[in-house]
Parts: sequence; structure tokens; C-alpha cells
Amino acid sequence: MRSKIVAGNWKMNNNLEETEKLLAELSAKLPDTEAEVMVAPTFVNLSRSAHVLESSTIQVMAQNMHFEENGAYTGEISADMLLNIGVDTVILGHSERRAYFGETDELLAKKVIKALEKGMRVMFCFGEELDERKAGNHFKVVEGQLKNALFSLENGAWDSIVLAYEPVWAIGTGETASPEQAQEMHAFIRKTIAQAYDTAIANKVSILYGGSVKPGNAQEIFSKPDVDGGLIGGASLVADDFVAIIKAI
Ligand SMILES: O=C[C@H](O)COP(=O)(O)O
Repeated sequence: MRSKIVAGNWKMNNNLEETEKLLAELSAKLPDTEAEVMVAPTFVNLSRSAHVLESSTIQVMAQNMHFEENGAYTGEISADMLLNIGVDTVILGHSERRAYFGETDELLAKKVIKALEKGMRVMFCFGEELDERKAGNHFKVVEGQLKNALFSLENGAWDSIVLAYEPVWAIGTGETASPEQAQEMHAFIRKTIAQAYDTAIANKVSILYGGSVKPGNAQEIFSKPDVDGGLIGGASLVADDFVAIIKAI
């Protein structure tokens, strides 16, 4: 059975003091849930967050990592460094990494392979731009992103993959995909995986939706059969909103 997951991507927000405050608030208000709850603070606050949440059910993720073991890569962080501070899940392929830092499917494939080789879990993000949807190319774009970055993985690798479909036009814009649009794409993603691998793999992978999920729309989006939770940006920075979204699942 695939897991339900609610994950907060804190992006480049919150200093150490603010991060600790948010973690404390979240820990105090965390509802009883069968869903996995995760947060991804910035790199500078990651070690402290992992320490604070050591005995919590809230998991800590990194927002990115490099595909090499170590070496002369100024500004970069390796898988081993993350594991060393107790972080074993990494977000890869976020549209902001693709758009502002030139991350391609080919580069992401290398990062995914390295993370899996190290025994990490990968939350792989992908999704179409507005012009691609308007042109009716969204299914093709999404299929291409999956194929280029993930479809050379062996069957067993899918146990460590979580997918996050994030239509770029819905990220931070307040414009959410309708629950029907999310369901349509998630069902398509599952079908595409079933064709490339098999139905058992397609049915066990968690597929999260991301893009302007808020307390007011979470329940309807999460009620769709192929939506297994959400990757939340802005609303995960406000403890009460994030908690309301966790309750919605
Ligand atoms: O990683 C999270 C997504 O980019 C969604 O961000 P958002 O909830 O602020 O639209």
C-alpha cells in the first residue's frame, strides 16, 4: 500500500531562530495522522532541524544535492553529507532548480542515481509550464520528464521514489490545478509508469500534488484517488496552515 505524504518545502525562507520556532510549533500542534509528514528547511538549518526532530515523527528532507561524491564543487552538498547529519530524503527536480539553476533531466538522472546508490529516498518533482499546458502538450512534457530522469532505473529503485507533480503555473501563484486536473494528470502518470514498468510498481508509488495547496483546497485535492498527498510551499511556512493541510489528508 502506498503512503500518504504531506511535505513542506521551505525553500529559501526562515533563519535559524524562525526555523526552530516553526519546528516547535509544528511539533506541538501535529495531529494524529497515518500520513508521513516531512519538512525541507534550507541547508544551513538542516543539521539543527534534524537534531531537533530526532525523536519526532516529522521527517527532514534536503532541497537538493550534488551527484558527485565530493570534491571541487563550490557551494554544493553531497549525499554523504546529508546522511551524516541524519537526512536520508532529498527533493530533486524542483521547477525552481530547473528554471533558475539550469537543472536538466539528464543532470537530474545523475542525481537520482547517486541518491539511490546511497540508500536515500528521492522526492522527484516535475510538471509542465503554462504555455505547454495551453498548447495541450502537458502529458507529453510530463512523460518526457519521467522517461528522461527515471525510466532507466531498475524496478527495485521505485521503492525509494516519491513523485511530486507540480504544474509550474500553479506554484506560488495562488492558481491551483483543479482537483480534476490533478487527478487526470496523476492517473496519466500512474498509467505511464505501468506501461514502462508494471502495474504493481505504478500502484505502489506515492504521487503528491504541489502548487498553491492551502487549507481551503487541500481536502478536495487529496480526496482524488491518485493523489497521495501534497508538496506544500508557502502554506507550509505557517504552522496552523500546514497542520490544517495535514488534517485534510
Ligand atoms: O515545493 C513546493 C511547491 O513549489 C509548491 O509551492 P506553493 O505551495 O507555494 O505553490
